[in-house]
Amino acid sequence: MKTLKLVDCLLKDVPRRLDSERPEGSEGPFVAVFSESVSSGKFCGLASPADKAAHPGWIYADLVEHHTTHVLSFKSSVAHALREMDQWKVDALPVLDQKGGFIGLVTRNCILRALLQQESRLLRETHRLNQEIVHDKEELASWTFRLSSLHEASRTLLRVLSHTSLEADLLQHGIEALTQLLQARYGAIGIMDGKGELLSFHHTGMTEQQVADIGSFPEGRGLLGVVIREDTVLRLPELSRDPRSAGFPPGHPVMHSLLAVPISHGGKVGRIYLCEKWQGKEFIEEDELLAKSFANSLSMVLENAREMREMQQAQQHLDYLAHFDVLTGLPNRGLIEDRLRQVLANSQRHGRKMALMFIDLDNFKGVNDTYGHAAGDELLKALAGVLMNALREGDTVARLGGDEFIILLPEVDSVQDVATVAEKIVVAVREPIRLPKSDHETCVTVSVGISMFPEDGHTPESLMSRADVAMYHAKSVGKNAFRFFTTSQNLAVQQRLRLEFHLRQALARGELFLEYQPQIDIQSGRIVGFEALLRWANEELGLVAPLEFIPVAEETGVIIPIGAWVLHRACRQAGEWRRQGYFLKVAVNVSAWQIHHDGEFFNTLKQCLTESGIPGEALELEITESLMIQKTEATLGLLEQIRGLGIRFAMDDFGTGYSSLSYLKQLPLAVVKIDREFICHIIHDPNDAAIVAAILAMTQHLGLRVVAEGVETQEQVDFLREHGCQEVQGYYYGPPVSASDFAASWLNFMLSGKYAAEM
Ligand SMILES: Nc1nc2c(ncn2[C@@H]2O[C@H](COP(=O)(O)O[C@H]3[C@@H](O)[C@H](n4cnc5c(=O)[nH]c(N)nc54)O[C@@H]3COP(=O)(O)O)[C@@H](O)[C@H]2O)c(=O)[nH]1
Repeated sequence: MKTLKLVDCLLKDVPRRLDSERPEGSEGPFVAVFSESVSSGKFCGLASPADKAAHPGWIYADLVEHHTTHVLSFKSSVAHALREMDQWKVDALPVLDQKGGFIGLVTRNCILRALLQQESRLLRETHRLNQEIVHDKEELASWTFRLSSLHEASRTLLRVLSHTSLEADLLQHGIEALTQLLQARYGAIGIMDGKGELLSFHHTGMTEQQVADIGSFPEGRGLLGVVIREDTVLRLPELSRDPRSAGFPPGHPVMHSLLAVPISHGGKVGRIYLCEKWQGKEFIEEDELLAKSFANSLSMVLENAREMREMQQAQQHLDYLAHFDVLTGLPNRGLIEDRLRQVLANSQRHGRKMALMFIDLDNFKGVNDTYGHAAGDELLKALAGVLMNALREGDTVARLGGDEFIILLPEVDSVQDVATVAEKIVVAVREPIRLPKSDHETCVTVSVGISMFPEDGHTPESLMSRADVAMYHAKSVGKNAFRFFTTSQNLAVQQRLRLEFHLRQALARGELFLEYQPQIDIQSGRIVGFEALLRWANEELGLVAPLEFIPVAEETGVIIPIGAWVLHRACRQAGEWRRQGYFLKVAVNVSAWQIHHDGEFFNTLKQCLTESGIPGEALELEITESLMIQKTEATLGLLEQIRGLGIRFAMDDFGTGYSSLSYLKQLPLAVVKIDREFICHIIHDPNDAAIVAAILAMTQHLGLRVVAEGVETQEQVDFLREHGCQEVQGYYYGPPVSASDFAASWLNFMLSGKYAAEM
């Protein structure tokens, strides 16, 4: 407010008179006196009421002349004027301009009034300013709060960004934060592609039902559809008055105020829209600014997320290219070498075998030349699939380049296992391969070279190069084959293949036969039964030991027909001898494979009993612990069913393997056969003697019968008899022999009553 000036305090309407005039009776308090003219004449002085009262007959010239008239300059301050009045002891003073012209009169009262007026103006102004300050303070507090909320919301977005690069999460968090920040009831973000197709729609405050009612975008209903489609800022105080608001579906949330701002997002367009500000308020310009600022933050965050995603994808793609073959999608040389190193380290640590196969297509060039490179590529892809299908989980197939592949078998038990896989691959590749894109069908073969750890090398390099050498060997013997690096391995595999080949025909060719070995009750010295043992005599291979051919029969599945044949044959023999009056039980070895995989096993047994006429009690099936590896409810159920026929089970080779006592409880066993490995040492090895004595004591308590196998000496017989063993089998009494020899040796004894025991 400006300072009070003298001119602001002038007394209005001071009468002006010529010096030649005479005052009239009741004329006003002070009179300004001029010579010549009252408007433009010279100011002569001020005539006061006291002057006029003291000299009633005087004219104005006399009145102003008889005392000094003090004057004030128009520049004087109010304070100066008051001081002058005090000094001259007057209540009024004229005010003159710089040329001495009369401007007006100033009195103490005038000054006082002017001062009072100014004070009251000042008070009013101060009050107004106070109110403004309070309002501004409130505004400031509100904006500080909203800015910190904006800041917090942006920070939340960044936090979300650090945990997820998922655009959907970011958009959802974004719209929730902004809706809260701008105190709106409903909020939504729609993102569209360049063609105006809505890519995503995130909302808050609305139910899914409401969203469904709104309908699909961008055609969507009402103003929301408009907002989503148009790239404009829209701020409406009363939505219902806007012509564009028509078309909201029934059930749409009530909306009055609306604020919509565009949001740019990686070349796509999007809209943020907020409706229904709290407490029926409208969105103000500052809300719009906040929304735009927030939209910018959100755009940046989304942009960041997109860049991060693209970088990750690029990185993943680079990683993929570094480790995988683009054509087939198989691991490449780098990755397989890495994996080979790991597998080798593992195999070394755990003392396990592993195998590496080097595979080369035999006639790839021909395919390329005949059908073109596109067909060649198709073939390589198809081949990758064939190889993968031939392998187990845990094995790795990789493409080295061209038509070369590598297969890594990290855990193998034997050369034979590896040969089986190699054979499977050679056979699988030989099948015609269809190339749909090139519309061809082609037949190819592969040559496979195999190196094994530890036999052929301890480093990835040595194993690779030896598998490579072996592969050339496979090529040199006519391709379409596999070869091991080591000759002995190749020989072993060839022998095995030869054995397998002949074994498959052994039954049909009548090369199989049984031998029988007696089982003796050593307490009474009488023969109680016999074990039927399978024999195979082949023209080319000679007499093949069961331990050699039975595992092959099991691996190839041939054990099922062979096992059935043994059962029929042994039971028939027992039946024949029974009919001749020799009531002996017959023990037959049964492979776990038969029990697990021969769906006809139970029926075969029933048939054998019926055909031979022997009771189930006369048949004993010798099983081994290996049966328990695949123990299932079904297996145990089958054993119980078999036991229901009267047939008994004997646990063969007891003492080897795990000899888990729990097996004795779980299986429906009647007999335990102590393995000959223990029996042969019982006289000289106190440990074996103790083990056998313990087995005998334990089985007696469990109510199981015991047969000691491989008894060869009188001392062994004595030891076993002393320790309560009931039955023995072994060369001491007699080796396995043909049926006729058995009859000649044993059945005659029975007739003489020496060894006979009736069942
Ligand atoms: N699944 C089938 N397995 C069968 C069948 N036939 C035999 N086998 C299994 O082959 C294993 C070896 O049998 P084999 O070579 O016949 O040996 C048996 C006897 O000859 C031998 N034996 C007997 N007495 C003595 C002896 O005093 N000393 C000694 N060194 N060997 C002796 O022991 C074998 C008896 O076998 P088992 O009682 O079954 O353990 C053999 O383990 C059979 O499992 C078949 O048809 N199916």
